[in-house]
Amino acid sequence: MAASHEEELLDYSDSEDVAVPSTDAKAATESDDKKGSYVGIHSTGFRDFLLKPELLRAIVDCGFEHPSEVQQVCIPQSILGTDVLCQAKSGLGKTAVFVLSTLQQLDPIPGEVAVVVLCHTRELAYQIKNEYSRFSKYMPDVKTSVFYGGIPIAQDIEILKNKETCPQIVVATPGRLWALVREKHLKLNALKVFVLDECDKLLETDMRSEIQEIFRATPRQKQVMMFSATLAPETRKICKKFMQNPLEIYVDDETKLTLHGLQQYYCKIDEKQKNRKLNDLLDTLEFNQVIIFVRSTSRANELNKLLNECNFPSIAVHSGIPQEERIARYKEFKEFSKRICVSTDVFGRGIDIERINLAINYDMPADSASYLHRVGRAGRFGTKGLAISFVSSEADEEVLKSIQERFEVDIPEYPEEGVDPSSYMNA
Ligand SMILES: Nc1ncnc2c1ncn2[C@@H]1O[C@H](COP(=O)(O)OP(=O)(O)OP(=O)(O)O)[C@@H](O)[C@H]1O
Repeated sequence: MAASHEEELLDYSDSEDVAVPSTDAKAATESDDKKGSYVGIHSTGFRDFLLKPELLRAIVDCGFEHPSEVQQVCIPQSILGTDVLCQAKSGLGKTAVFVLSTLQQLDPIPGEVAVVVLCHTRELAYQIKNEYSRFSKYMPDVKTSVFYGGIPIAQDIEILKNKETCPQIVVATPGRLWALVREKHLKLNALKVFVLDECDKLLETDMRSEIQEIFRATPRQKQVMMFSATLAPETRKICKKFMQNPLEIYVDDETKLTLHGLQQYYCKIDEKQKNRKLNDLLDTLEFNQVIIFVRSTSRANELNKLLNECNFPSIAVHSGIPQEERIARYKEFKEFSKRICVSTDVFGRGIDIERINLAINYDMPADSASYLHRVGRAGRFGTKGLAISFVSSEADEEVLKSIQERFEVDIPEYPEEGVDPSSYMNA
């Protein structure tokens, strides 16, 4: 029990990324990113990967018709057990790469944890667990559990100590997983695959030391896979220290990481004008769901309160909210019960909400990597979207400049007359 104490205090999800430009070559060619447009370009189907029939059935049920480019390139390699370091644009299906390839390779043994997936926020862990549930629906012997801080560790220990409930696949955040491993509630001596999603975020922050400790508790012989949309050269070096002769797959090079279907603008505005501008935008723009990013938990609370007072029913998500409530709000937003979400960087990466087609940076992010991940919450899987960033200080202008340089993208000022909804609304 003592083990849980320290990690309960840790929540990295409101902190920022560190961005460093990268120049590595890409492993595959560009594709047209429109949803469903993979047919003409790639002849490969999921069947060609020779996956287990029960996996193929689940893939059909999930409505996946054709593998995306990152899936085409990575799945055939990953299912052979090769270590994989993969960078590919936001929203184009990196999750299914490791979910499908780990399920394909898994031979479930009761009481033995064979796969560990680590990610940086609790909501992302929860989301990935649900992806495992979707894809393993015809694999009755496969059990997946999710472990993260902010809830009593006793319930995780209970699941692990019973052979009937002990999962073969564990999705977790590093603090809670390390607590479980350190106190010997979770044994990793039979581990076959170790996955880091959003690996740059995991390895560039304090979470790295916990990941190293967890890694030391695993057998030498295992597959390691790491994924992110942003992988600076320095980070790649760190990632490779955990791997043996990894296959490095950079589907999109640095300058091509922005999403084709996403229109991006900025508004030059005083801090004091932000609320009025936001109000106007929410009034005039058409959107399915919108995510509004702010820089701190207190600003998230204040803005959320204000929006509700102005008859914009929104929810706020940040690390200051009790964990169960956080997951409840994630579900509410994902299930479309709420259309407006104010968030810190807790939802800045990985979170996949299909109907978000508008992302607003009420506060500009601290760096270009954070920007790329944040705006990638809109326009997922080749759909259209709109991103608007409020620029109110010299520091914001610097960040805007660095984004345009790093990703070779022109971000114009938001036009006074607004933008044509057909350019960012999906038909
Ligand atoms: N082959 C496919 N066909 C149809 N939809 C897909 C396919 N692959 C993935 N998707 C869907 O695309 C969405 C985005 O996928 P995912 O969340 O894995 O992206 P990602 O690459 O991990 O993005 P990020 O870098 O933002 O975390 C999900 O809703 C997923 O279900």
